[in-house]
Amino acid sequence: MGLCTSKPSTDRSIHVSYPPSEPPTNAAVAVGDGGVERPDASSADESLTSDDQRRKERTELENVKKSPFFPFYSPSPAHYFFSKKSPARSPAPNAPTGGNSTPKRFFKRPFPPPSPAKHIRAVLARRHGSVKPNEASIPEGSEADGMAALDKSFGFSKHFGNKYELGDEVGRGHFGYTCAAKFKKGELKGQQVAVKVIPKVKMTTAIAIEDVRREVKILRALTGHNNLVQFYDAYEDSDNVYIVMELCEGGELLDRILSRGGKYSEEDAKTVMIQILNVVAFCHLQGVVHRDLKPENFLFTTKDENSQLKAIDFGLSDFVKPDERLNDIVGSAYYVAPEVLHRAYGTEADVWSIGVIAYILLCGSRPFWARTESGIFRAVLKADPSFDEAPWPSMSPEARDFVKRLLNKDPRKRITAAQALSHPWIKSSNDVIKVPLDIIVFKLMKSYMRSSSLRKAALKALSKTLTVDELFFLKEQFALLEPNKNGTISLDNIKSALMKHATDAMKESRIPDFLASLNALQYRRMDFEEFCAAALSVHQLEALDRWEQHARCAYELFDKDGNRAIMIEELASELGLSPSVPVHAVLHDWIRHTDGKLSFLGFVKLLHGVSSRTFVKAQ
Ligand SMILES: Nc1ncnc2c1ncn2[C@@H]1O[C@H](COP(=O)(O)OP(=O)(O)OP(=O)(O)O)[C@@H](O)[C@H]1O
Ligand SMILES: [Ca+2]
Ligand SMILES: [Ca+2]
Repeated sequence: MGLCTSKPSTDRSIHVSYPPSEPPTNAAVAVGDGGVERPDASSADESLTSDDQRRKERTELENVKKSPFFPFYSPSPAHYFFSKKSPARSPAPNAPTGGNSTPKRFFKRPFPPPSPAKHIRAVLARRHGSVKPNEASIPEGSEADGMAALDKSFGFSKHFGNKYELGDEVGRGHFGYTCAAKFKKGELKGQQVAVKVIPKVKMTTAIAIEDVRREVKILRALTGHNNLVQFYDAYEDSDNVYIVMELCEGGELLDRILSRGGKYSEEDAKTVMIQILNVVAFCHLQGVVHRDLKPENFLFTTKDENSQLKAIDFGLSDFVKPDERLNDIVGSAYYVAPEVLHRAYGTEADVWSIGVIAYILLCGSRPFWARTESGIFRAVLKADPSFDEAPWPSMSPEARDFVKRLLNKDPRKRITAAQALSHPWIKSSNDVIKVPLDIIVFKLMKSYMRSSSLRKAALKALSKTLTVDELFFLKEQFALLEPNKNGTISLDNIKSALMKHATDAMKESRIPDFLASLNALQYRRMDFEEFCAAALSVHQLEALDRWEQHARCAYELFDKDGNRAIMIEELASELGLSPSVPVHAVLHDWIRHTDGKLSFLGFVKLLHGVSSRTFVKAQ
């Protein structure tokens, strides 16, 4: 765990690639010096990505101008040397003089350095190339050489200069800088905007160009959420791409956390969390995963204490279909979810990052702390964050439960952003909370619709054991789907509820296609009782301390109502086991010897049945 008391000198994301033979899963802690500020803009690189072409291109790029270090990471003395020697970025017009626009600050190191592991240094060297200080400068002409082959035309409007007058730099990132700007003429003359300027000379790979194209596409598609920076337009000329958006004048969330000495009261943390969860739930419903959620990527609109928070920087975001898993290792080390490191993830990865932000907001420390990137990864994969040290014991049990449920290492057990908004800790806030529609409901309904009547009966029994808190989310979702309040929902209701919230992003992430899997609902309606059975997540319930109790209680209900004599072969097929598996030996325990009905073990297996079958099919 690392105490979060200061901010490194710049804010940006990096892309680190891992050869398939070297997933970071086995990463160990490497030696590091600690206590030094974040590397400067030209050398640091904090977001990660895989994918063959991407890997190749990025590795080449990284060898030339990136270091393996992440934000918040305390670089070794060698790296410090390296970053001081790094070439300065080309300054923005009107950039404040005196080097970096963000002052350098320092992190305290609360724990002794972890033990060195030489082989990890070797892995890092292989991954990033052995960068000597003087290799940090980009060789003259190297970018220009590669540029000839790359198509850097985006089809954006060409008249940025006619319309806007660039003002002072307000922020800086890995690929570009952000300036305030004003409309030159027309009705909006004098009105301020923010312009993220991305120099084309920095787009040295096809992937980098594609990232900019996608950033604009996503910003353009995701419109209409109060907690999302408003996009106005994108322009280009031969030198730059210009992303014009609303100007947020209140600074980054990270700065506010730091100015409060790292800690927020529970009530203040809730206000921040509600806004983050709302915008992320919105993105997820649209089929967009942000992939770089961290306090630097949330800005306040004004300097006011109660200012609205806006999500920015969709530079690493992507569209994800409801059933799809992404495999790029992308993100920022302290915030990266375990399944991202395992290269199979979806929108749940963003929720993990929100969990890290929540942990930092509430206690001022990072939940997964090490002095190297690989050490952080190992902590993310293996370590449980501490809730024993101050101030956690004095916090409400709901706050601890909330953070734990966001930081569940199993993405299937982790709650979603919309579910987090119905968590008792958030519900107890003074703010008014509207729980948004959650795509997980449709995913679970799809699995339910494909289940046998035996499994449906098991799920129904389980749904009867839900507590008031657990039912709250389902009630809210049902209400969103049931406009006529007649107690039942149809496929049309689901379609229109989705369309009501649709943006252009939904088409890209194929959410309408996904609805076809609920076609069975075309011929009938579903009441709330059945909806609870259909939309509950067995995995999420399993994560609860009281799961055993839930399951026992559900089994008793099922035994009374739905249990019946069952053949081992039937159970095998129910669970999607291939006939070639010697099922008798395995399944024997799952059938009650006295009457041939399902045993408790068999019942629990059955509850998971369809998901394991889908999993087997997907392999
Ligand atoms: N709309 C805005 N209003 C005010 N400042 C902004 C705005 N958008 C971005 N900034 C500032 O510019 C910084 C860099 O922007 P952004 O994070 O989008 O760039 P980036 O190059 O993608 O960065 P990274 O290196 O994190 O990937 C932000 O951290 C913020 O301080
Ligand atoms: Ca950023
Ligand atoms: Ca970015």
